[in-house]
Amino acid sequence: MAAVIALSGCGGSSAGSSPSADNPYGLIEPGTIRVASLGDSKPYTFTDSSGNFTGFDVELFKDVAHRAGVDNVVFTGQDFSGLLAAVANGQFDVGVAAIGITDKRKETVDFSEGYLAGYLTVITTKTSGIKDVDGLNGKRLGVVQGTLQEAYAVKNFTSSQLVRFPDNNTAISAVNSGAVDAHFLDYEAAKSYQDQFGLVSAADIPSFDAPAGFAIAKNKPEFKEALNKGLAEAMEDGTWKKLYQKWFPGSPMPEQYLPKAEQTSSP
Ligand SMILES: NC(=O)CC[C@H](NC[C@@]1(O)OC[C@@H](O)[C@@H](O)[C@@H]1O)C(=O)O
Repeated sequence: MAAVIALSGCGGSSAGSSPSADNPYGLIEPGTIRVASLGDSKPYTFTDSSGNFTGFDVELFKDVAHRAGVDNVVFTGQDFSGLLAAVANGQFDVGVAAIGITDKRKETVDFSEGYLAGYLTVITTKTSGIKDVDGLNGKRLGVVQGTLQEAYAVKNFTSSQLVRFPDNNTAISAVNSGAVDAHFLDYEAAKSYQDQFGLVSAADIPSFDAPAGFAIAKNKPEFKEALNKGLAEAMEDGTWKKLYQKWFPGSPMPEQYLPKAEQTSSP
C-alpha cells in the first residue's frame, strides 16, 4: 500500500506561496526564509565545525534578509546540481551558493543583482605536471555537476576526460587519491583547498560575465526587489566591503560593489 503523503497546504503557486499582506515576499512559511546552499564551498558557503552555515555569501544574504525585515533564515545543504530546480519548484525560497547569473539559468529561476564577480580555477597536485590549461589535454578533470565549470570544460577542455562529482569534497578527495588529475571550481574555494591539502592552482579563468546572484523562483517581484534593495544598501554602506575583506583577505576587490564614493573607474 503506497503511503499517501499529505503535503502541508501552503496554497499559492507551486513555487511557494503567493504574496499577501502577511506574506509580502510569498515565502513558503511567512516570516522565514528557506535557503538552499552548499556545505563545502568555503569561504563562500560552508558549514563550520558546529554544523552552522557561514561564509561570505551566507553572511551577506543574512544581512540583506535583515534589511528586508526577515531574521529567521534557515539554510539547508544541497548538491549544486539540484539546487536551482529545488528553488524553482518551491522547496526553497532562495538559492545562495556563489551561483553565477546566466541566461540559461534564468530559464529556470530569477536572480537578484550580482554581488560577486571572480574566477574559475583549476587546481591540481604539485606532481601532476599540469601547469596551465594545455596541461589538461589527455588528463582527467573533475567538475561539480551543474556548475559553470562543467559547462566551460565541456566547451573548452575537449581533450580532457571530464569526471562529474556531486560536490567539491568528493572531487578533492579524488584529486588527493589520484583518481582524477585536477579539479575545476571557484577561485576562493580553490584557495581554501590549496591551503588545506597543499594543492596548486594551474589556471584562473575570469567569470566576470556571470557574477554570483541570489537565485529565487520566477514571478516573485516583491521578494526580488527587497533583495536588490538590501544588496544596494549593503554595498553603499560598506557592509559588502567589510565582508569581502573578512572572507577573501588579500584577493583583488571588484570595484563595482564598493560605496560609490570609493569607485575610481568612470561609470
Ligand atoms: N557553488 C558552486 O559550486 C558554484 C560554482 C559556479 N560559481 C561561479 C561564480 O558564480 O562564482 C562566484 C564568482 O566568481 C562568479 O563570477 C562566478 O561565475 C557556478 O555558478 O556554477
